[in-house]
Amino acid sequence: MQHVTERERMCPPAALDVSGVSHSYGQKQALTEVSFSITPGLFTVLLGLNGAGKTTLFSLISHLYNTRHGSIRIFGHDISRRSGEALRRLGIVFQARTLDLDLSVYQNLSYHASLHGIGRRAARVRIANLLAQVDMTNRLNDKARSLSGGQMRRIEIARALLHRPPLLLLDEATVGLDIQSRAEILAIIRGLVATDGTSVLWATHLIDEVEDEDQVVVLDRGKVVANGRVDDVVRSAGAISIHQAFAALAGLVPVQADKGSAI
Ligand SMILES: Nc1ncnc2c1ncn2[C@@H]1O[C@H](COP(=O)(O)OP(=O)(O)OP(=O)(O)O)[C@@H](O)[C@H]1O
Repeated sequence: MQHVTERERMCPPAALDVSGVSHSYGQKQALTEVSFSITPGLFTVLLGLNGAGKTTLFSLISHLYNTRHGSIRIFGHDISRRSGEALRRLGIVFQARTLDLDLSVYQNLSYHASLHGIGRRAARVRIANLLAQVDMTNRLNDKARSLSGGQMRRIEIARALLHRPPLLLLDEATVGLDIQSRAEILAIIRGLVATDGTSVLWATHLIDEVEDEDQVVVLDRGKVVANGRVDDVVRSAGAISIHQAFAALAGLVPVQADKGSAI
């Protein structure tokens, strides 16, 4: 059982705390002193254009890369010093597709469950529940290869939730999907926040995926240029909408809001 200190009871840790994180690839500085934190149980959008540093940040949070500069904590557990405790609380859906195409949906999920030490019977129940949650029950025995892009994403989301992580990260989860699949995936994830209290960090460059009540962290060329509730970010940028605020923060000419979609 997890020991909870008096201090933690009084002041629960952030779901994710990123503090002073920098990262470079040789001479290329990808992230510079990135700091922000995510309040448990909220939907937070990490908004940034291509190349802003979203995937690099996700690679550091998931401990794919070592954090050499700064610190990252997941529910108070430092990813470098207590990586097991930290990663147990993290589910992640990467931008690149990661299902084994030659395995069935069930095989993809049960293999991942065993990596997390979930027994076969418990895994079977959990897989059935999660497939119902992402509306994919009828594809249990189908090869991953036979699924559409949106259906593969649903399976990747189910897989990321198998070990019941309280924090879920998704990197450009709707890229390449049609408008209906995008909306459905977003609705599934927003539903997790509303019903299960899951904390979500949703990385995207698509401004129309942001809703008024969301928290937003705007990343531009490796730096956090805005962070807070949507209305606070809009106000502090001197803008009238999040479209306009993002365009100003990223140094772009805004697109017309009624044309929707990406900047
Ligand atoms: N392996 C690498 N080697 C060198 N530079 C890299 C590498 N990976 C990323 N970069 C650079 O680091 C910066 C941040 O890239 P990153 O992929 O993190 O951004 P992103 O916001 O995820 O963009 P996208 O949405 O296009 O994936 C970019 O300038 C990119 O060219």
